[in-house]
Amino acid sequence: MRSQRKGRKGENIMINDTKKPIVIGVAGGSGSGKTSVTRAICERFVDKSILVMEQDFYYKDQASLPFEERLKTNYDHPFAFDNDLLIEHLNKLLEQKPIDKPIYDFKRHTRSEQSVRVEPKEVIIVEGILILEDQRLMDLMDIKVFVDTDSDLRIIRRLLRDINERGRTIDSVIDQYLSVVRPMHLQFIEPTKRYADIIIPEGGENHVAIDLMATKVETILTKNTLNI
Ligand SMILES: Nc1ncnc2c1ncn2[C@@H]1O[C@H](COP(=O)(O)OP(=O)(O)O)[C@@H](O)[C@H]1O
Ligand SMILES: O=c1ccn([C@@H]2O[C@H](COP(=O)(O)O)[C@@H](O)[C@H]2O)c(=O)[nH]1
Repeated sequence: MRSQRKGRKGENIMINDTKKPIVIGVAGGSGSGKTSVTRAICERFVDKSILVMEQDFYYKDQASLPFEERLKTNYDHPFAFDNDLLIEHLNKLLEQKPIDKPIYDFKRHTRSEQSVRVEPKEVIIVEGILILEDQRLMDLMDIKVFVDTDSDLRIIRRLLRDINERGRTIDSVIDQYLSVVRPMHLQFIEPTKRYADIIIPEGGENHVAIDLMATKVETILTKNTLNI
C-alpha cells in the first residue's frame, strides 16, 4: 500500500508500507518546559512508536578534562554540542537502523561511560535549546516547535531543578545564568524562534497546545501522514 505525505521541503511524496519516521523538533530556552511538553506528548502514546532524542545527551564528551575545567565550559554555545554525532544518529534512525545513544551526566558535566541502544520508531522528537540553530538539524525536521516562556519563570524553574536534580547551589546557578545562560539565550536561542512552525507559550501546563500536538502525532501514527 502507498500513501501520500509532504516531504521536508513541502513537496508531495508517496510512501510505501515501510514507514519513514517523522521528526518533530522541540526547541526553547533552558527551563522553558521543552522536556515537560515532550513528556506530556509521549505520555499520551505509551506503547506507541515514539522516541525522544535529547540534544543535551549530545554535549561533547569532556572526560579528558578535569572536573574544575569542565565547570568553565560554556554549555549554552553551539560549539558545546556534538551535532555531527546527533545528525549521524538521526540519519541512522531515519534509515530504520538502531543507534547507541550517549547518556549525559549533568552532575559530572560529561558523557557517562554507558550508552543506550535505541531502536528506530515512527515518530522521533528531537528536543534541545539549540536544535533550530543548526540548519542540518532543521533540514531533518518535519515539524518545528518553540516553547516560549518568559525569562523570570525560566530562571526560577531552572534554579529549583538544578539544585534538586543537577547537584548545583543557588550561587552557582545564578552565576552561570548571568554570565553565560542569559547572554547565549539572547544571542543564539531566542532568534531561532522565527524558524518554528508552532510556538507554545509556557510549556508543560499548556494543555491546549499539548492536545493539538498529540492530535497531530496521533494522525501521523495512524495515517502516516503529516496532513490532518
Ligand atoms: N508550567 C510549569 N509550571 C511549573 N513548573 C514547571 C512547568 N513546566 C516545567 N516546570 C518545571 O521546570 C523545570 C524545567 O522544566 P523542563 O521541562 O525540564 O524545561 P526544559 O527542558 O526546557 O529545560 C522542571 O523542574 C519542570 O518540572
Ligand atoms: O554539563 C552541563 C550541560 C548543560 N548545562 C546546562 O543545561 C542547560 C540545557 O538543559 P535544559 O534542560 O534545556 O535546561 C544549558 O542551559 C546549560 O547551561 C550545564 O549546566 N552543565
